[in-house]
Parts: sequence; structure tokens; C-alpha cells
Amino acid sequence: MPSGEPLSSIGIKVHVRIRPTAKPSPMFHIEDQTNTVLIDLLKQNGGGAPESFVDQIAFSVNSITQSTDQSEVYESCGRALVKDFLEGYNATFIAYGQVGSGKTYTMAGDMKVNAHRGFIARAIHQIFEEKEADPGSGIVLYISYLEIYQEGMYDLLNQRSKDLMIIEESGYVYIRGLAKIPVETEAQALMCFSEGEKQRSYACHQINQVSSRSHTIFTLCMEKRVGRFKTEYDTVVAKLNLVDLAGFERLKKTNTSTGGRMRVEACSINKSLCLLEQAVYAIKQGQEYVPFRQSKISIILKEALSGNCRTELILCLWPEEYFLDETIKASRFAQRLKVLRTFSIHNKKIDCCVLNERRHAQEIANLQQELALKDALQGRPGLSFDDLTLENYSLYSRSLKYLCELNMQLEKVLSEHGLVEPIEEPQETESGVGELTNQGFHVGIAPPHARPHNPSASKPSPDEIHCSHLMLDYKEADPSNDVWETGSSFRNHVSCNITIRISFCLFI
Ligand SMILES: Nc1ncnc2c1ncn2[C@@H]1O[C@H](COP(=O)(O)OP(=O)(O)OP(=O)(O)O)[C@@H](O)[C@H]1O
Repeated sequence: MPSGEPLSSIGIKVHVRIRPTAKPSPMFHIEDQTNTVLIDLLKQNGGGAPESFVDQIAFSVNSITQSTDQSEVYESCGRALVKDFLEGYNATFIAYGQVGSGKTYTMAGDMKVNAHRGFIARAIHQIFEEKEADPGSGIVLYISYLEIYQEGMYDLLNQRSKDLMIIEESGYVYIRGLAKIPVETEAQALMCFSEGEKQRSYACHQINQVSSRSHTIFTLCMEKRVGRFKTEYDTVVAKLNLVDLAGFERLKKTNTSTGGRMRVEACSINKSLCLLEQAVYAIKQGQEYVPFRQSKISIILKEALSGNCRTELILCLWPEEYFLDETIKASRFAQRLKVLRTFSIHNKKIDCCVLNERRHAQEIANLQQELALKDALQGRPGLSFDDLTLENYSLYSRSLKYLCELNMQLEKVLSEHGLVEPIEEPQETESGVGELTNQGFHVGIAPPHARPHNPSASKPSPDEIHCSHLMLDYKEADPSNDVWETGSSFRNHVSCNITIRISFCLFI
């Protein structure tokens, strides 16, 4: 993909991961060839007993895996997205499903056993592998770890953090106060992740012994320098969000229906997921107003759902009879999400030099306008400043500086040798060829200050613009010798009988 080229819209990918279960439902099927999840529905017979499996709902997805092998799942669902991130594209990977379906197992896994490490540790490994393989790429990485617990936002990498605030600026969402920890090695990054994990809110209930009570977003930000002077844009930046959503739960099934903290947590989780679903539905329907601001997780996922981001979702399913309703509900959400389209831009940060150049270009444009206005007022129409480009401008500024220095040098050297009188008031010379001999010709090359001007033409040609160099030639002051040397080594000849010629043409 050529740098800086925006991509056309891309669809959100949905992968399904089916967790192992002792009692799989006979009504749950998968069709590997077409990547379809099929669920049989019982037809109710006038409120009586179900007649037969007559209806079937089909959910088509991008891939389905029943593997318990973490590495296999990462290779098929994660590696490509992390590669996109390393190339400079924003990416988000979301784990979604009911409680106990395997979201945290997929994202975090078990850090103590290598083979059981989840998506986050594997992504970190892939990123540092790439960084180390190409030390010249200058990859710089930062980590943030955010938790949304009962609509409050907390920094898992800073225990003292209070409820953080979301800032939305020019369509981008930031979390004010969220730490961005620079990490140089894989070990440092894993350490950050493990420290954050320790701060997460978990609880034990009937369905899951270690159930997440919050949504978490582990973010890796990358800056990749691509050579300061090679191109205009020299830093590629990208963000990888790894999202472990809390699972929706039926209060009766988790046995948290009798009040207390876990019930409040469950209600908050269910509500936020329901609001996220509403936002997804609104985008899918093409509604003008999308209710992102109704919940923290919705607004944080705004970019992943409809902005500059490559987004993939892993739908974790637990295909037991007991959870069939939850399986259908989760599959419906994923199906809606799958039709959403985002876009993806190769993100580049403009460096200060370029910004300065742009500022100069703007300044020139403003000055040109002013000068044109002045000329018009003074009755000098027809002068054009179009050819004074940024390049010419810097050439001009350099010539000017050079001129001033040379002028002083020239005066000094010549007056030291008693060849000329020091010049108090520099003559204003706009253009032309001055000739200086050791006979005492007064020389003054004044820094031009009026405007880009060539007396011989109303509009300077680009060639003439390039003449704004000062030429310093010298030759032996022998009239028969017509060979001019160029350069400032006339200093060595000054005591001899030489002629110095200064030619310049400035558009001032
Ligand atoms: N694909 C899988 N292979 C092996 N074990 C799994 C798999 N998925 C889940 N498990 C096991 O099931 C249990 C529950 O998984 P996990 O905690 O990841 O669910 P969850 O969706 O994150 O639940 P919650 O929403 O309550 O946090 C864990 O003990 C985990 O090890």
C-alpha cells in the first residue's frame, strides 16, 4: 500500500471461537465450508409443546475455530491484524460473548504457562520480534491499560488514578490522564500487562470462578520513524486496541439476582453492552444520530466501529443447551457488527520542520497578497509574484544572508588595503553587474528590501529567479585578459593588480 493513500471502506471481520464443553447442544451446528453458525429453533405449537426443529438461524462469519490451542487461534485471527498495526494502521481486536465463554482466556490467557498465553502477550511478542528484526525502523512503543468499571474509567497502570475523563476533539477520542508507558523490550511490555492484570476487577459466581466485572482496553501505540529528510511525512503512528469486554449475564443464571455489589456490576455490564448494541444498530441503519455518548465503552469504540480503524471481533460461544438464548443473542450482535464498515488510513505525523515550511509558505502567500495590493495602489499592475515559490524564497533568504556577509567582508578587505573607503550607507542596488577595480570603486551591495523585482521584466521568469545568487569573479587587471575566475579567493590577489566583478541579480 503506497504511503499516505487512504483505503476505501473495509468491513469489520468476525471470528467465532467455540469453547470446549461437556454438553454441547444438539441444536447448535457449524458449517465449516461456509463459515456459518447454525442454530435450530423450536416452533411453538399454539403455546403447546414444541413441534419440531423447523426453523434455523444462520450466522455467517469470517472464520470459526473450536481449537483450544492459543497459538493456533492467534495465528488465524490475530497475526494479520497486528501486522497491519505495525505497518501504521489503527487496529482494534474485540472479544465479545456471554459470561464464561472464553473472552479473557482468549485475550489474556494464562501468563504462567507459555502455551496458554493469550492474544495480548502474543501480539506483544510479534511486535517486538519485528522491532528487533529491523532495528533501523526506529519503532517506539507505549502502553496504556484502561478499565471501565461501572461506567467509571480507571488506569490499570496507575493505582492512584481516579475516575478518568473522556475528551473528544475533532472526532478523536482521548482519555485525559491515562498513562502512556514507554516500553523498550518485550519483557517490559509483558511486565506492564501483568501489573495491569493484577488491578482488574474480578468476581466469582455460579458460571465463572474468575469473572471479569469490567471492560478492559489494552492499548499499544507505535511511532515508527521513516527518515526525517526522505519524505515530507516522516513518522508513522498507529494504535492497537485489544479489548476484553465483560460478558453479559442473566442474573438468575449467575445467581446474582438477590442484590449486592455483584448484581450492581452485572446490571452495569448488561446496560453498557445494550447501549453498545444500540450504537451498532444505529450505524447499521445509517441513522444520522448514533448514541455513542450513552456509555463509556461505546464512545471509546467509536473509531473502531465507524472511524479510522481496522476492526476485528472474536465472538466467544459456549454452545450448551442451557446457554442457547445467550448464544443467539451474542451471534445477532456479531452479525450486525459484521456489516459495519470502517476506513483505514496510513497514519503519519507531520514533523516540525514540515510544519515550519508550511507556515513559511503561508507567510509568503500573505506577503505576496500584500505586495500585489500595494502595487495595485501605486498603479503598478502587471507585476506578478507567482514565481516566488517556497524554494525560491529560501534561496533568496540564503542569498541575502550571503550578500550581507560578503558585503562586510569585501568592505573590510578592500579598506584594509586602502582600496576603497568604508561605506557608511550601503547603496541600494536592485540588480545588475557592478565592477570593482583596485582603482577605488565604491562598492555597496545592499540587502534588497523592496520586493521581488526585475527591472528588465515585469514578471521574473523562473530562470531569472535562480540568478539571485551573487557571483564574485576576479581576473588579472590586464585588459587583454578576459578570463574571469569565480570565487572569493580574490583575497589573495587583492594586493596585486586585479579586477573584481560582482554580478548579481536579485528579485527584491
Ligand atoms: N477455548 C477455551 N479453551 C480452554 N478453556 C477455555 C476456553 N475458553 C474458556 N475456557 C475456560 O473457561 C473458563 C472461563 O473463561 P473466561 O474467564 O475466559 O470467560 P469470560 O468470557 O472471560 O467470562 P467473564 O465474562 O465472566 O469474564 C476459564 O477457566 C477458561 O480457562
